[in-house]
Amino acid sequence: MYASASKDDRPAGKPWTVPELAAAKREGRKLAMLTCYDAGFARALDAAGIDLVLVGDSLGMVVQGRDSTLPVTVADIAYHTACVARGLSRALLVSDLPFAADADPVRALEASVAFLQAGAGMVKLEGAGHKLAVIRHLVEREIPVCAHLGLTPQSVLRLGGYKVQGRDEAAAARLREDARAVQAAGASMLVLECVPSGVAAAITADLDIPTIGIGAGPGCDGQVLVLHDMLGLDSGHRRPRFVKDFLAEGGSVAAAALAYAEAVREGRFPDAEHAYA
Ligand SMILES: Nc1nc(=O)c2c([nH]1)NC[C@@H]1CN(c3ccc(C(=O)N[C@@H](CCC(=O)O)C(=O)O)cc3)CN21
Ligand SMILES: CC(C)C(=O)C(=O)O
Ligand SMILES: [Mg+2]
Repeated sequence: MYASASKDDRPAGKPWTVPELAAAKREGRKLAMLTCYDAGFARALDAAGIDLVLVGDSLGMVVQGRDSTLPVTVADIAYHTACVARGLSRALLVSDLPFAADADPVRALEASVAFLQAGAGMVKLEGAGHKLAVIRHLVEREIPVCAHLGLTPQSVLRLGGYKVQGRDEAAAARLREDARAVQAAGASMLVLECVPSGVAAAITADLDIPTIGIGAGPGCDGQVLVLHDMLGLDSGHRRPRFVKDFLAEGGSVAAAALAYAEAVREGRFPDAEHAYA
């Protein structure tokens, strides 16, 4: 075991629980989340005091080298979830339901059970609409769910690219309604991706569940970044505005994770340079 490098007073090895997430929001404690795909990095992030670790379907792009997240399978996420789980003692592990695995409640339940049995504590799925019934189906069967709204990368073919969502008033109002709806359906947390800071702050104020932003400004209850992005690795794609290289200032993976966690907790990341107006 690494000695805990966390500056908070949470005992090393005491894992986060789902009810503690809403308590953190009520108490104004910001949540630091990073994606992770293997046990070695999981140990480093856990020791640095990262609160939430996501086995994201972004692994299709940063690990598998594909052009989108669409080819990622349930077996891929289950494999990486098992790898990451072995490296964690404190962080809450969230696993992405990949493209179409959440298309109906039965498939979604089957995949979610596999992820929880591999060590996840929560599953994440993109969208509202017909996904609200999927969220209810999972939550009624004791599976904690994180929702994901705004830029939903599994919608890339319909959207025609990775673009900021909720920019005009009508779209912002729809996003706010969807956010209320996923909370009402039973979601325990909500990722907001690529939405103007003001819209994300309004949604955060509307909800009792924590919001986790990526390109959604400083007004969210927590932040998430793709691990490779915060370590300054060139993805071979255009670098989104919200990405910051924490390895450059940290000097090591452990120091980068700690610098990220502290910047999120102290409200220094993201600043205006890493957000959309
Ligand atoms: N390495 C990596 N990091 C990510 O954050 C990420 C992935 N991969 N793969 C899946 C999606 C794709 N993501 C992206 C990709 C590009 C932009 C981007 O370039 N956005 C423009 C916004 C343009 C606009 O609408 O104004 C930008 O300038 O930031 C945003 C999110 C986020 N996700
Ligand atoms: C960037 C986060 C929110 C994600 O869904 C992923 O990594 O797949
Ligand atoms: Mg994802």
